[in-house]
Amino acid sequence: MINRLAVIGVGLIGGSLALSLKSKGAVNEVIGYSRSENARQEALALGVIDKAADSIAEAVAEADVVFVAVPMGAMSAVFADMSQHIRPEAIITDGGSAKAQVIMAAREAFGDNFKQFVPGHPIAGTEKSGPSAAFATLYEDHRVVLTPVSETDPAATAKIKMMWQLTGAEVFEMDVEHHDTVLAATSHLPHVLAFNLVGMLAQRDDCDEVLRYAAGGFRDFSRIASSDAVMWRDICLGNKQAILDLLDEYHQGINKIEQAIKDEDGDYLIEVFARAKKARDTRFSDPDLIDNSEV
Ligand SMILES: NC(=O)C1=CN([C@@H]2O[C@H](COP(=O)(O)OP(=O)(O)OC[C@H]3O[C@@H](n4cnc5c(N)ncnc54)[C@H](O)[C@@H]3O)[C@@H](O)[C@H]2O)C=CC1
Ligand SMILES: O=C(O)C(=O)Cc1ccc(O)cc1
Repeated sequence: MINRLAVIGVGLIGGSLALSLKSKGAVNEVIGYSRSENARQEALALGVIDKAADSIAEAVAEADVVFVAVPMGAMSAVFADMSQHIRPEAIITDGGSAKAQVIMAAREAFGDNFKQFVPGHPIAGTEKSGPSAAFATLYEDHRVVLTPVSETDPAATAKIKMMWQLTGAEVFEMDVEHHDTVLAATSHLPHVLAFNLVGMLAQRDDCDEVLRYAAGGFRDFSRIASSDAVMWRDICLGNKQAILDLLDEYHQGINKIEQAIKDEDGDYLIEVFARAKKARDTRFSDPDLIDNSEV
């Protein structure tokens, strides 16, 4: 049971945690802070938070648990603003999509209190953002990864694990580097590809005509290009090397496909497409392996 939860960044991710814990009776009071006054007032009006704080200092001052769910590029400034105001026994956690950069920022900001910081990442979300996008069941039957480091207090990790379990999520622990390379492949690269494809088509003079004939496959692939630009800029810059490595591999693959089309090498295309289909139909459809639930 959490007495006071402070949520810094009351958007989709922070707001959904607040709503979920409130719906389970797992928290007495949620105090929220977002940089935008509009977001704070909206979160309050929607009942996502019980109280809106006017500053980060006010939000964290009496909190038992602080959840930071701002775009990754804002994390280090938020941590610095919190560090002098947080209770020494409070536990801090976050929902950032890549972990190494956030951990570095937390280590720098929190000093001796860094042991109280439990890095986390809910592998659940949608392409929508802001307090109105938050919903109580977002994390149900989804995975949450925690990436504690050697300094992290195991008791803090256990408390955050329990908090996420109360939302209905399944919690895993993972090494930081492993998390960042895995998520670059399954989440960050696909978003970059979707932004590029949709942006490319949007610049065409005949864009409306092209989209009129889009089928379900285009809708599926393009949904994530509706995600927030600031959030994805920060993820790309915050997980730079892992994404660059994958882009390099991706270029090599797409170049080979391009060459095969030029050469009319149908056998190569069959080989690549059939291998992907087999993987998608077998391993990628296994619910124990991949989350196929609708967002
Ligand atoms: N959207 C998604 O599907 C997922 C997002 N994440 C991560 O969760 C974090 C939050 O993402 P969302 O909730 O989707 O974003 P969001 O845009 O819905 O909410 C972010 C909130 O942070 C506030 N904010 C921005 N800069 C701030 C600052 N400097 N100080 C205080 N508040 C600030 C905004 O006003 C907004 O209310 C990001 O780090 C993202 O990488 C993790 C999993 C899924
Ligand atoms: O909308 C989708 O399909 C997503 O992929 C949501 C998402 C976005 C960022 C994350 O770090 C985790 C999940």
